[in-house]
Amino acid sequence: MAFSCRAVSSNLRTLQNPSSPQSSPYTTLTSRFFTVKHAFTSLRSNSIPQKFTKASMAEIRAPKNKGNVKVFDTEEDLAVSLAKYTADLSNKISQERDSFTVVISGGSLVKSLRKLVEAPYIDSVDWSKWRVFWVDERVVPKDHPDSNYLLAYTEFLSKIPIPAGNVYSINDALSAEGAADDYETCIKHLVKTQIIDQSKATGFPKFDLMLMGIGPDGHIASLFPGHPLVQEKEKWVCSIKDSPKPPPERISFSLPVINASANIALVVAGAGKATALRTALSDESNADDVLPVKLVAPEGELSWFLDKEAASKL
Ligand SMILES: O=C1O[C@H](COP(=O)(O)O)[C@@H](O)[C@H](O)[C@H]1O
Repeated sequence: MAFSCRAVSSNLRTLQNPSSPQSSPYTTLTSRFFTVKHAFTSLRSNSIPQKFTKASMAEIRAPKNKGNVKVFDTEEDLAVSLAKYTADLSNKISQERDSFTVVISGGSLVKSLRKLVEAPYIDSVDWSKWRVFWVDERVVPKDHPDSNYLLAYTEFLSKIPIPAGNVYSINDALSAEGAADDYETCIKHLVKTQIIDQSKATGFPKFDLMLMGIGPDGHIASLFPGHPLVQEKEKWVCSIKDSPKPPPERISFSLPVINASANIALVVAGAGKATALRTALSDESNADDVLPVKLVAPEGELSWFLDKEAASKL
């Protein structure tokens, strides 16, 4: 079987590195949609038991099937908690299986992974088990500033001792259609060889963890509101040539692949995402123009990591 998506070893070796908001107590959190389950005051309060001082966080009960929603006082607190969540899952799955399959998006998510490459996780995580994939990629050379691979390499992959052959980037020498087909072939091979799990319910690849951001318009991966790609039911990896957000040519996992996941973490920070987040987490539905992020419903667990600006309209 001919495919080329694993050809990243040389890139990993040769790529060059390119070149807090004020906190407020969460006891004041009000929400039209949620019940606050736990509310902790600021990190700086001496009266808080130490076990809660790692991150200032409110856990709120989301509507049915919307998963577990955590709201953090700051993006820094969010990053601390995201690192622990990811490392805990990595440790659990690495003990059970030979591989821990992790899918990442591009964008702001990547910076929110920064605590994972620091102590204690840099030493405690078994990075040799990690297999890294992209939920979407821009069809540009790997050293192009728009490349999701370049961003991940610069901020994350270059800082962890992951075997180069466990990083599955797209073949940037191909067209968008060619790169999508190639990536799908690669993933099919990894499912066949049991490196990636497979959903018994749907037959789609079942990744252990997808770490994704969302766009201010409610897009996830390269699935944009109103675009026909959101309706894809058969393909595992699709191509798009008219992305409303530049660059126009991209590849993306389809929604059924995203929703076959064992765990999805949606990471959302900043006031610019507050409106999309409100729509995503509300029970209201507008059948004509459903936001892609609202369609995220994994077979496994869904977790939301929000900062208070992103959660400001909930
Ligand atoms: O274009 C993209 O945008 C989304 C969101 O990016 P963000 O910077 O607003 O967080 C990202 O998740 C996706 O991977 C990327 O290709």
